[in-house]
Amino acid sequence: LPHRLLAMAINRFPPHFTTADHRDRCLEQLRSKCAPLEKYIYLNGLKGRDANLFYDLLLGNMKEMVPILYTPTVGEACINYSHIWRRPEGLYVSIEDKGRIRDVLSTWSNIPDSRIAVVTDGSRILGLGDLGANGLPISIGKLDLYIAGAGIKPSSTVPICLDLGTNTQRYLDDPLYIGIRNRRPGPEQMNEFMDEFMEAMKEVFPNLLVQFEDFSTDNAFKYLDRYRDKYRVFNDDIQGTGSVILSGFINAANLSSAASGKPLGDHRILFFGAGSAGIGVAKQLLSFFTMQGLSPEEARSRIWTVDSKGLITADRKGLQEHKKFFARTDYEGHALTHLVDIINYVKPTALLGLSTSKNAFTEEVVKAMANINERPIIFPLSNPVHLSEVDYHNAIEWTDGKVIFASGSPYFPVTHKDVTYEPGQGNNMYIFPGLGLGAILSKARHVSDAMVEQASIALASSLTEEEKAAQLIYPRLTRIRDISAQVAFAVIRQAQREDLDMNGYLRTLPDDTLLALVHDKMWQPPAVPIPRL
Ligand SMILES: NC(=O)C1=CN([C@@H]2O[C@H](COP(=O)(O)OP(=O)(O)OC[C@H]3O[C@@H](n4cnc5c(N)ncnc54)[C@H](O)[C@@H]3O)[C@@H](O)[C@H]2O)C=CC1
Ligand SMILES: CC(=O)C(=O)O
Ligand SMILES: [Mg+2]
Repeated sequence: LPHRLLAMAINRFPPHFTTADHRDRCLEQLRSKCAPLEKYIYLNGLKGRDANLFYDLLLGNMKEMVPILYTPTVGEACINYSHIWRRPEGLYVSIEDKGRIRDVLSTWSNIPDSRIAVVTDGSRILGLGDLGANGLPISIGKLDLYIAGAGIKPSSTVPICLDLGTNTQRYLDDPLYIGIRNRRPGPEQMNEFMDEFMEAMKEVFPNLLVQFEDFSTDNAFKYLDRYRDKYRVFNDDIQGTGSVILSGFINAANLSSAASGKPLGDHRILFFGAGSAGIGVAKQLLSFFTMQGLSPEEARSRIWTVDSKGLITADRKGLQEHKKFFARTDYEGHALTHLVDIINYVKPTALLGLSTSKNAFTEEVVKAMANINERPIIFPLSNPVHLSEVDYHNAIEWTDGKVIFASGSPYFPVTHKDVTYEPGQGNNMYIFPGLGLGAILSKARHVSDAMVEQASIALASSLTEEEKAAQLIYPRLTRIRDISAQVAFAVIRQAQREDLDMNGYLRTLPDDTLLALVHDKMWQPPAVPIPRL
């Protein structure tokens, strides 16, 4: 029974109670709270009391509620989770469960219904570092977007936090910390744990798609490689982010080239930050250049990467494995460490930040980009918003409104010299709900690179005429279900082309019928009648 009806058995509803009034009442209560974290706690409580009403409100108020349930506020919720914790939600699997992980997973309440798990080990939550067992809200937030954005049934979602310990001393010292009080294990012990976990997941949840989220960079690459051909799994930070930024970049490059008259194949991209997200996006952007007819080697030559030590060159000693692919072999001279010097050397058309380095795109940096480009592409993609490489109003002011902008976390529109500019949000939330839905409906055995790429192209093509006229590079969030349906459709067709699908029925459907079916499959919060005794 819904909570509301259970409560009825003891306490009667007031004489004048309507669902419509109650929706307004909940919005009023939400809006009466000033601090974003208080709003998060309120919404979390509402979800516990009446999940259908919670999702109904979310669907009707995406622009207002997504920044609370997801970035930036979910970051604050994670940091403080041990202190704001109210009730069990999601599934913790701890290193102490090693040897009996199957039994732990079997305690989940909705096994036959389960379709999508978001799994984090809490080791790199957004740009906030190792939050240990406090990382669970990121899995919950991502799954709320699956539910609202792609119409996955709430009972089909499984939020998981792997508690392997934490290296963050303040949590180990915190008496209220909800995780185990160990430092993280070495690679061998973690591999054994992950192998047992993934095998147990397949046994207990045979129909599940696993989304890896916010693993620290080395482990993000390692476990994607280790499991992608064995299980139905993808990594959101590497593949989801790559896909969403390819999409935004396609639209941004078209706007920029229209202003400069330069061919699309002439773009040059500078990545500031070379972790799982930076390198994941850089690899995905190779296909932007190959789509323009460049060879894979020419495509690679259009991308430069920078980390905390400066421009990444192949001659640097002790270079981490994931940085080698884009390390430059054509730079000779002293190490370039200053971003403005790097910009003046590379002459990029686009500067993408995935560095967690707040305000790294200073006025000097932004103006250097504006000096060499009619319309510079600047994407500060680090989350949450307080780690953004540049704030929107500064990017607009310093480029006199010329910038083509997308950020990882949301910004409000900005008015400059009487013109109002709308920012884009380059966040994987535009991709993973539709990618997951497509993989689930097609019963894809694996999530292939081509499925990820098709998701990206579908998103890039989803702009309406009105959105194009407003020079947006991502569609408006209020259309997320429509967009997720288009993304899912493209993913299903690609799974079929690669013979990865196990749902042969979808192959028989013409395009418009398949798209309609995807829409039909989306869950809607049911209206629960108010009992009158
Ligand atoms: N917009 C989106 O959809 C997504 C955004 N992100 C964000 O990307 C950021 C990075 O994530 P990861 O790659 O996983 O982290 P990471 O910690 O593995 O990588 C950070 C990179 O930035 C570099 N860096 C750090 N400080 C720097 C500085 N001062 N100057 C130059 N480089 C510096 C580091 O050397 C490293 O290469 C996070 O804030 C995360 O929230 C991640 C996934 C999706
Ligand atoms: C958006 C996201 O996945 C991140 O910042 O890690
Ligand atoms: Mg992430």
